[in-house]
Amino acid sequence: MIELTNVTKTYIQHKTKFHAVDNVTISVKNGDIYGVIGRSGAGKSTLLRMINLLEIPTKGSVVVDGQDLTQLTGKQLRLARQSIGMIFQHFNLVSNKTILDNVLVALELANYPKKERMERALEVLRFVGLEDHAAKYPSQLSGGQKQRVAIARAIANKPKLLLCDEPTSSLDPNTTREILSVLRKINQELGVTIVIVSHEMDVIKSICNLVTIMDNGKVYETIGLKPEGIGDSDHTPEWFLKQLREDGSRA
Ligand SMILES: Nc1ncnc2c1ncn2[C@@H]1O[C@H](COP(=O)(O)OP(=O)(O)OP(=O)(O)O)[C@@H](O)[C@H]1O
Repeated sequence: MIELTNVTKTYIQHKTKFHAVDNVTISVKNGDIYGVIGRSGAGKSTLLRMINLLEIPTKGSVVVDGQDLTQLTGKQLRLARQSIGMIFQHFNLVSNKTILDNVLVALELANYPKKERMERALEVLRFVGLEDHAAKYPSQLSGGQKQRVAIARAIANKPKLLLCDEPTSSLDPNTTREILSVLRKINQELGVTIVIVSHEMDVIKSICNLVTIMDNGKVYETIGLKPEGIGDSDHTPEWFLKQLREDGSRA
């Protein structure tokens, strides 16, 4: 599904060339949940953003579903991007629009058939468990709920691929598990291939079947994994108390 071949992204920093991503080759198959992990500055986000050409590679090719995105015209690229959704650490919702309108705008931009937009928007909000919040504004939601809106918006146009840039890094552990469950459901029930960048080991180990470790812009290693699973979400005070006691409270 995705073949990045000898991809390099070079920036000029302090008048010298700097390779944020340096000659990387990776291959993501249909149905994968593919993780990219590594220290801050390793080049993870830059690599991810080259998959939909949000960053244009300085060198190398980006083939998604048989199409080399680096060779497309602007119009062709806009079309190809319609089958690639993306979510971000800080959600990137439109603050002066309701939850429903955030999703409707995405459908409008994707030229989704006008008559079917409302039904589709409500369907994806239901899928992420937020249909009751459709009339609210982003500021009225928790971080986890905002990320679920962002996910609903990203999958509204039925993409084949979902790119996730540190999707749980602003969230607490329980909310992280909820978001990971939604991502896994999207992969399993909708057949969407997922690439997820994270510096959180637990996140990568819980849902990914293949992981690339990046360092200094290069691939250090790519390994197959058996996903460990997400574990239960628990928001009860009893759970917090138990965790604190296990971690060495004096009480
Ligand atoms: N637009 C840019 N101009 C110049 N340098 C950049 C630009 N974008 C990223 N970089 C540099 O490229 C390197 C890789 O950045 P990138 O954001 O891909 O790393 P990362 O692994 O995702 O890090 P983090 O986990 O902190 O987000 C960093 O050193 C960063 O400073």
